[in-house]
Order: sequence, then C-alpha cells, then structure tokens
Amino acid sequence: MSLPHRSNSSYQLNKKETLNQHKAVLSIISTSNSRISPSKRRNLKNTLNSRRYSKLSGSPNKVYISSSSPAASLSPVKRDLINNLYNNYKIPSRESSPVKPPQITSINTLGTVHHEKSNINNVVDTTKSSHSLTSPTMKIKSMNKDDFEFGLKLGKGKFGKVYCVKEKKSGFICALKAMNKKDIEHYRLERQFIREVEIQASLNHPNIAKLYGYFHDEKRVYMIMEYMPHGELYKLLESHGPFNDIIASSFVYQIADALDYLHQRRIIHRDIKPENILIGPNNQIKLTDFGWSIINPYGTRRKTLCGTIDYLSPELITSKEYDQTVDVWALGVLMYELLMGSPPFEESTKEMTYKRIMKVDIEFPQTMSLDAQNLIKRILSTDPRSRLSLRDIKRHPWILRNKEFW
Ligand SMILES: Nc1ncnc2c1ncn2[C@@H]1O[C@H](COP(=O)(O)OP(=O)(O)OP(=O)(O)O)[C@@H](O)[C@H]1O
Repeated sequence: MSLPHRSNSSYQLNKKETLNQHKAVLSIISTSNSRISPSKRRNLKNTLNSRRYSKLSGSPNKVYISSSSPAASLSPVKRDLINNLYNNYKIPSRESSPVKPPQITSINTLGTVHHEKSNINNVVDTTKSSHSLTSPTMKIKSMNKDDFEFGLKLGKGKFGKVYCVKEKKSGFICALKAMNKKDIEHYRLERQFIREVEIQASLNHPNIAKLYGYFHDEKRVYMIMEYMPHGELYKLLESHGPFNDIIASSFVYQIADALDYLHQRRIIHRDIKPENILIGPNNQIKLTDFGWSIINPYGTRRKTLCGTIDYLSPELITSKEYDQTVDVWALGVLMYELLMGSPPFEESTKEMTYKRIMKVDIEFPQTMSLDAQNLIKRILSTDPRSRLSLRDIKRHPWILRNKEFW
C-alpha cells in the first residue's frame, strides 16, 4: 500500500481527501509492519544504516560528550530490520492488558542521580547477591531471565538486543533489553546507564515509554520496558512518510506534551529524533531512549555536547551553554522531517550541516502549508530565548486546525 506523498497532502486538499489519507495512515499505523516485503525491508535497512551514520564517518549516530570518550570510537552497529512482529504471542495492548506489570523496581527520587563514582556493580551487581540488589538509588526485587518467556527479537541497539517477552507468572507482555555488562563497563557508560534507568523509570506520561525496572545476572543487565508493537517512528517515516499535516501535527503535539512534562521536571532529553520515538496502539507515540537525558535541577545552563548532528541546535554546535530549549529546537527539526521526509539541514558532510544550522538555512517547498512554515520558523530561532514555548507550540494554529481530524 503506498501512501500519498507529502506534496499531495496539505491544506490544498479538500476535507474528504484529507480524511481518507488520514484513515489510510491510521490503518497502516494500527497494523503491524508485516505488510512490508522482505526486499523493501532490506532497502530500508540499507537506507537506515547509510543515512544516519554517513556524516559521522563511522561513528555512531550520536555526538559523544568529548573526543576522549571511549564511546566515540565505537564502530557502527547494524540495526535490525523492522522486526517488531510478534507472532508468538497474542499481545494485548497495555491499556487493555488484564494483568499488571511485574513489580520489579522501586526507584526513589531523582535527586540522587549524580553519583561521584559510578560503578556498574553498585547498580547492577552482583553475582553475590543477585536476589537482593540494592543501590543508593534503587531497590530491586528478585527476578531473573527465567521469569520470562522470550518471543521475537524486536531489534538491536549498540549495546544490546531487545526482545518481546512475557512474564510467566502474570502473563504481562513487555519489551526486554539485554545488555552486556562488559560493554557498558568497557565504554564507561555506567553513569549514563544509571541516569537512563533512574530518569525513565520515574516518569509517568502517556507519551513516554514506561521503564518498569531492571535486573541483572552475571553477564547482563536487563531493562524491562513497555512494549511498543509498531516499532520506531523513524522506520515508519522511511516506509510510509512523509506524513500529511494531520498525522504530523498529531505526532508533534504528542512529543511537545511529553517534553513539556519533562521540562517541568527539569529534565532535558537531549536526543529527540524519530529513532527515539516508538509507535504504540491507536496512533499513540512515545518518547524513549533517555541515555542522553539529564536533570538540570536549578535550570542552569549546560555545556556538554550530545545529540544527533541533524538535530543539534546552534548553541550546541558552538559549545555555548544551553538549557531545555535544545529539545524545542529538535522538535522543530522533527516537525520538518515528518512533513518533508528528511531533516531541514541535511548535507553530505557534518561541516556543511553545521553551517546550515548556524544560518538557519531552511528551504520551504510551496507545498508546505503556511501555518506549518510559520511554526517551524518560530521554533527554529537561533536565539534560544526567542523559540516558541512548548505551551505555545501546542496551541499554534497549525496544531489547532488539524486537531479536529486526529
Ligand atoms: N519498548 C520497545 N518496544 C518495541 N520495540 C522496541 C522497544 N525498545 C526498543 N525496541 C526496538 O529495538 C530496537 C533497538 O532498541 P535499542 O534501544 O536497543 O537501540 P537503539 O535505540 O536503536 O540504539 P541505541 O543503542 O543507540 O540506544 C529499536 O530500534 C526498536 O525497533
């Protein structure tokens, strides 16, 4: 099934056409990716691997904190295909699931995130007491991988594989990410891991993927997450994008709402992009991957460079201090990518992309509605203080006019 191209899909369309498009996309989103042929999947995989990694000459799709970071030398890891089909189980949506998620962790307040010395064994230890793990920040009840029935592999990240699993006792379906402790230690990502777990597990918002907790054994750490049956927004964008205004505005609104929630808690996500957004039932999308997120308790400005090149804001590129408005900038880039199929400053080299970001050199095709152009321009302002607030984004005319069709 082919979806209409973006150029067919703006306000020029009459309501009926627009609604039909909307329904087509909804039906695609609400069915599994099994419609995509294997050859198309292979192409998707190639595109996926080449596009995001090309500009970084072999490094992964994130800009790491400093060139001395060991993670900076990681070679790219091939991502798995759209492999989120879950034939093994009839999976109820989380909302309709008759069973409750397993009680795995209880995590305390966010204030204790910054450990002076992070040691993976403080957190994910230990062979000695694997059933009574406690750390300064979290407690974990007894649990191990035998408590789960493993379904299909959903994907593979740089540090581990993600599976669809069913907790045997409760029948609860979730996603389980297994990571080698050695890799985490080797790349000295203990702190990042701790931060990711602590932040994500403390959040409760309909557009943020839930992290129920984690456990570990001798070799691996396992994160137990809300299962998102339709995979990454990035893959949907590759296969069925770009989206029309109705779909794009619904996605932008949902992410704006999630960011509003995070920023009110002084959390900056710092890596907003379609790869870090998962699609659930009923067209709902959820932000995930809090590996780069940070709590900024006093709202102070920070200097650590992180994120993905196409989504970096001018202040990040120039290593200036920054605050939560870097996420707002990234939302503007995301909006453009949803509507156009590629990010606004995409170029063949990192330097060229940086140049265009610094000049806010955006091309708007005539087919893009004026409302959409206006919103993007007001978000992508070089001066972080002039960027539209998340609240104003949520009530911008582009959102409000499309909202009635969601
Ligand atoms: N909660 C989930 N529900 C369904 N699928 C998921 C879930 N989490 C991850 N996946 C799938 O597993 C793949 C790997 O996820 P993972 O978080 O390990 O890596 P990543 O985000 O691609 O990369 P990174 O290693 O940079 O975090 C994703 O691309 C996604 O398709």
